[in-house]
Amino acid sequence: MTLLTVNGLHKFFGGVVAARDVTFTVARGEMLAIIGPNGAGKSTVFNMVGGQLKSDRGKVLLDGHDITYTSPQKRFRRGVGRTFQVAQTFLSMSAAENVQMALISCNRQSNRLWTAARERHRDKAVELLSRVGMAEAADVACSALAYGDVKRVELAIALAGQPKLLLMDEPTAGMAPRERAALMDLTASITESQGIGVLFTEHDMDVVFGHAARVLVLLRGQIIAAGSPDEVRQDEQVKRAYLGDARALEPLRGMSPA
Ligand SMILES: Nc1ncnc2c1ncn2[C@@H]1O[C@H](COP(=O)(O)OP(=O)(O)OP(=O)(O)O)[C@@H](O)[C@H]1O
Repeated sequence: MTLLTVNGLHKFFGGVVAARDVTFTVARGEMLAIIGPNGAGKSTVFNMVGGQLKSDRGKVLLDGHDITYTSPQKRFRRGVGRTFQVAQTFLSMSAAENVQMALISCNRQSNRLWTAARERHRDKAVELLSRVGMAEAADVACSALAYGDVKRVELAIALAGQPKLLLMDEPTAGMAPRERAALMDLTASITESQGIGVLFTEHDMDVVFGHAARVLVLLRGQIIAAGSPDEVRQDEQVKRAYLGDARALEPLRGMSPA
């Protein structure tokens, strides 16, 4: 069932066409990767879906509702969650406190009363942390956690907003290869079981071909291919787009694509 519909998005920066007639859908529980060489338009499309960037033309629909002109805050409240390339946690606060802050914010409660609110949403926060395998680190400051664990906490923070659609900007950037696969496996199992659609950008082709159900390839602002990881990897236009970096499309030995 379609969750996100992106229809004919255009974005121009002066003479540069950053996105041209970009059209695609994301279904509930589906993980869709957007890839493309540097400057292809990935961030532009991503930010137009998140609402950080206004499109010059086209429409974005979430669950059938037109959100093209909706602010990022309102999109968030309608169910568009987001994680960032660099984890956005408060390092001096514990994992649980970070998730509690997100829950307080999602419930539109003031965090001026933070001292008094230390116990607010505590149980829910620990439950969210347990979903990402981090319940035992609930009281550990994020500054003391390994980076892969901070990314798990960030996933719990994103889930606190009860997203329908999760936008993940280079989710595994800065992580070791084994941690990357673990984070993406975790993301896939949670989002699939909860029917959350995921749209992610990623430079690591093992992550893309190992975890995306479908892949969208951008080149100079246009979609040049879309399909299963295997279909996209075999596409001649895609191979040409990555020419000079052809091995970027090869899976690591021993890793099978989804
Ligand atoms: N704010 C801006 N002002 C002017 N040009 C921009 C702006 N943002 C992006 N561009 C241009 O639009 C095109 C697409 O950029 P975009 O950042 O979306 O690509 P990308 O695929 O995310 O690249 P990368 O992989 O390097 O992050 C590029 O030519 C870029 O220089």
